[in-house]
Amino acid sequence: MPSIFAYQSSEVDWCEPNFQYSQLVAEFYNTFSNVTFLVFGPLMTFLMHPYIQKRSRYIYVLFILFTITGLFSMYFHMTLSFLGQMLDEIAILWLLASGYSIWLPCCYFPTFLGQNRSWYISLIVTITLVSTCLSFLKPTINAYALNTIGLHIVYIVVQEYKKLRGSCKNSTESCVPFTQILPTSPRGSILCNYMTKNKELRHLIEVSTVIWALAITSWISDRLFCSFWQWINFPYLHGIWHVLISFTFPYGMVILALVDSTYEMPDQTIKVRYWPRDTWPVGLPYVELGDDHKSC
Ligand SMILES: CCCCCCCC/C=C\CCCCCCCC(=O)N[C@@H](CO)[C@H](O)/C=C/CCCCCCCCCCCCC
Ligand SMILES: [Ca+2]
Ligand SMILES: [Zn+2]
Repeated sequence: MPSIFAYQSSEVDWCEPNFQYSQLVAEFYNTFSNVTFLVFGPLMTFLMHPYIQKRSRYIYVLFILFTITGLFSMYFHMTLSFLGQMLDEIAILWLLASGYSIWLPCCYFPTFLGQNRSWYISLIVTITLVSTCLSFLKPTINAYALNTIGLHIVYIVVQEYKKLRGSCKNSTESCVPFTQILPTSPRGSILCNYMTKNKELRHLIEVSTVIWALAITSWISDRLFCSFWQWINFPYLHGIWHVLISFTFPYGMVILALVDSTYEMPDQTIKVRYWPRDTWPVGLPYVELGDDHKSC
């Protein structure tokens, strides 16, 4: 039985041919396409620093785990080792678990927990510990299980999008739709902030859902139709997945921060900005705290 450190000791191998450019790097493009994780993680930490200081320092954990995931993914594609595979998948699992713990609005909690976030976090930690142990039983299904969790995140985001679209209708739902939490204060500027925020939020959700759909299509295509991609001499779809899925992270963080601010920071003005320039057609979204009750 090969060592868990040994090159190609993982049962998983991606479509890109191995050792094409170097004896040290098994999958060259799949390894170096993770560089976006190493850039976006620290950059987002810097850009969102004032927001994180105000909201919760636990959010730093998410950005650190995101960067670590990129490092482990690089190690995995460089070696295709069993250790690399497990580190990559377990880091993703804990990244998603931290995201759920911090961001999931209370209305999505299982009913038996009520609205108690401490109980909910204990449940998430327990499930994640058990899943970490289970992931060693059948490692080939881990990535599919992680993508199923990804599908659930998209489901939540789509639910929030529907609430934004249905903002004119009255609702009797126990989970109050985002745009129905209209301010009771007479200050028109707050209403103005809500409307600007909702428009931004809809745009972010639309863009991120398209990016995620392209990413998951690339991931599945690489897994299922490898012979076709090799036949047309383009076995690089998994590298494209890395770049696209790393873009969903800043989008996901900003979407969840905006949704969360309605519940947790209702009086705080939050602005969506894009790095490097708001005016450029492509950019990384982040949130900036504005002056409270500032008009738009
Ligand atoms: C309310 C919950 C909030 C949770 C927020 C968390 C947001 C996380 C966003 C992105 C994380 C991306 C991590 C990707 C790691 C890629 C490493 C990799 O490629 N590993 C592969 C092997 O090299 C492995 O096969 C991949 C496994 C599947 C990973 C599944 C990740 C799901 C990401 C879901 C993102 C949803 C965004 C929704 C936006 C509308
Ligand atoms: Ca390969
Ligand atoms: Zn990968």
